[in-house]
Amino acid sequence: MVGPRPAEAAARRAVRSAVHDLGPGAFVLVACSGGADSLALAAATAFVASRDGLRAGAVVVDHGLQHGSAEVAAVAAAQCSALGLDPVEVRRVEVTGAGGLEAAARRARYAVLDDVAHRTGAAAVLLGHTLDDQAESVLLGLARGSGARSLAGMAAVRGTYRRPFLGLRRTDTEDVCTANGLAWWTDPTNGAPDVAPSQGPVRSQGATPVASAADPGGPATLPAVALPLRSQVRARVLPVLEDVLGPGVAVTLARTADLLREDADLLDELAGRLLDDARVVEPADAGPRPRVAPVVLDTEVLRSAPAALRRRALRRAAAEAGSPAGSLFASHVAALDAMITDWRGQGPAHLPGDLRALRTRGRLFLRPARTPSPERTVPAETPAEPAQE
Ligand SMILES: Nc1ncnc2c1ncn2[C@@H]1O[C@H](COP(=O)(O)OP(=O)(O)OP(=O)(O)O)[C@@H](O)[C@H]1O
Repeated sequence: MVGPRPAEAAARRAVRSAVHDLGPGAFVLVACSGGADSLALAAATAFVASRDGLRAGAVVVDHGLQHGSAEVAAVAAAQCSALGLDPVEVRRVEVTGAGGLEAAARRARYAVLDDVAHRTGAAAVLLGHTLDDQAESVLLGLARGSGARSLAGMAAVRGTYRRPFLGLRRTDTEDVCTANGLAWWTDPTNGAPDVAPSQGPVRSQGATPVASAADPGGPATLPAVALPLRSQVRARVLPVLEDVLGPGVAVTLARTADLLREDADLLDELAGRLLDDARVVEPADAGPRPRVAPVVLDTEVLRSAPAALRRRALRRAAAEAGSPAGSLFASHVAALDAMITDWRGQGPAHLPGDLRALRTRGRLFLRPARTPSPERTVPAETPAEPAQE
């Protein structure tokens, strides 16, 4: 009897190791787009579940953003069912909201995944991100200039989410699909060469496209610059890097992510402790309770801490006070930091989320801009702070 191909064996090993801690009969959910990565994940998970006494289902999210997306979702769901996953759910979402289409689609997708996981009692939700996706994340983080955490890429485990394939290449997942006779969907916005996005879904492995053209006149191929940023990194940047630096560059970028994740985890933990040490608990005042409690910090505790921890602690403090996730730029953190390390009596710093940071009498107050000035809430006996320290 012929054994599994190396890629298939590696995929099964990866899934087995990602779910090894789950008890017998546990339910795992595969998030399947119909692309090669998540179809391979569905196949490997179905195999492992049947051997290891787990139950496995799938959820396919139809973002409704491309012509024929409902059919793509229906085909993916049928493939998951044929692999033995049960139940398999297709959910159509409304992609709206701030931050661009990609971010809105991601938000809607994870909301559905959370919801289905909750409802089905899934012990884990498996995602098909590969080493190539990880390398792209590192490059995007590098270009954003936003520090070790964003260079650390995606974690293998985050809450109920698990990414068994972070050690596999995209070519491996395509191999797995081929070995299982699975025709996968190629997202035209991923930058596949010679694919016209409005021509509807494209299936690899010789399968017939499942939808007709949105524009029967035959649209031109999407120019690379019109692709989402991640797709441009995939289609244009990584090939150049591999050409110049060698074919192992994706592997070394992914290794960079692994190393930096360990560092970032440690720094985050230490910064959390610093924030706890610096936190001043204010006596409750008589007025109406603010929507988000102000964060009050002892500037001296922060000043004596290393910059790497202090800046992280300030970033966390701003988030805690109400700055929306992802809205805080390096310049905001630098302004906060200057109020600690370069105090010249400067005025308040304005932060995203309509927050204001104000220093007075050895304390840094982070609070909504429209709350009363902290001077009135600081006990009178607190010694006045000189403008220069
Ligand atoms: N529409 C969707 N429905 C369900 N899960 C999805 C959907 N889109 C993405 N996912 C999950 O998120 C993972 C990452 O998706 P993304 O589109 O970023 O990468 P990808 O490399 O193109 O993956 P794939 O080849 O599986 O589409 C997928 O492997 C899958 O597990």
